[in-house]
Amino acid sequence: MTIKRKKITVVGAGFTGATTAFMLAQQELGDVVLVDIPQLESPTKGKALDMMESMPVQGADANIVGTASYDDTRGSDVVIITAGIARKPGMSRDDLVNTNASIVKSVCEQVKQTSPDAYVILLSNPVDAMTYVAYETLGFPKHRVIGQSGVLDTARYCTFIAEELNVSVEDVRGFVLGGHGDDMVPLVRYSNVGGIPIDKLIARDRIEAIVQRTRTGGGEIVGLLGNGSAYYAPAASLVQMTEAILKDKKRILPVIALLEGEYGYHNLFMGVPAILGGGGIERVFELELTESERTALDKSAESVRSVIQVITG
Ligand SMILES: NC(=O)c1ccc[n+]([C@@H]2O[C@H](COP(=O)([O-])OP(=O)(O)OC[C@H]3O[C@@H](n4cnc5c(N)ncnc54)[C@H](O)[C@@H]3O)[C@@H](O)[C@H]2O)c1
Ligand SMILES: O=C(O)C[C@H](O)C(=O)O
Repeated sequence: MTIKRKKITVVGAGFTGATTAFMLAQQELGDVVLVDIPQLESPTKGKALDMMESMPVQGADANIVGTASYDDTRGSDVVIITAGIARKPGMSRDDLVNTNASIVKSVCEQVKQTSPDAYVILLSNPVDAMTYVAYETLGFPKHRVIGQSGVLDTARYCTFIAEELNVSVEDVRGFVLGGHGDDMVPLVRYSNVGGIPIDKLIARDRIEAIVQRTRTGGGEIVGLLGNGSAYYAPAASLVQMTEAILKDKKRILPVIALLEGEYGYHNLFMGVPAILGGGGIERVFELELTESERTALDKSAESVRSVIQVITG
């Protein structure tokens, strides 16, 4: 019996795409095809070859190909879309909507033809709206079209909690609901450190500061970098989601999913906790919310809807 390696395509060979491709290969999750526009074909090939040449040093077996042709991506198991422009200081993610909607649409038209059975993970911003654009363009079932925001937002939230208490990040649990914007909803009530609720360990005003820093975590990095946005933590988040699918791990992760009645929302892509496994989004968990959590989630949902309206008119 021949065991074939999984094939993972990463569209967009910029900061997030290249970092993701490298991490996927390091973890031997499959062979990686890195795609960018024809004008950048040579540097894309160069990045892929450079990564490949690090594999003997790292002791990892994975092919990495750089290309501008979707022929090379044919039959991918997972396609990760990072193509698009990133924001600069002073911009919001929503300012990217028109440019990135047309890029994501054109990418998905290719993916639909070349990898009709793939699980597709969206990163391009504003990511809730871009996941909607991808779903509409691909025509794939909803469990195969997944947006990345919550793994990253939760990672930031957990980083700040661990820092506050000077404890291992491994013992911090929590998650962030809602859209990937400044009104996302870190759920304090469902957050704990080694099983101890965080409000037993951290003063109210400090928790509020952590929640606020999480909400603006992307902007904090944009401000520090000066020209571009975060890529290490976003890439790590994409890799965790890809691993959950390819290894059928059935991880419970916050992902952007199509909501059709869950949490009372219809026809809306937004971040919710779900089981991510070999069947993609296998189940969305609906949590009971307090009145203030519900108000915050409604506000976040409204922001996502207003961005989608810019595209749909
Ligand atoms: N959802 C999240 O949590 C999250 C996190 C980080 C970044 N992002 C978003 O991801 C996107 C990429 O960020 P980045 O830092 O990698 O940007 P980047 O500018 O470094 O890379 C983007 C790449 O996409 C390529 N591209 C543009 N049009 C393309 C097309 N039609 N086909 C193939 N490739 C194309 C560009 O040539 C470029 O190489 C941005 O929109 C950013 O806001 C989202
Ligand atoms: O903030 C951005 O523009 C990029 C990304 O969405 C992030 O949260 O880091």
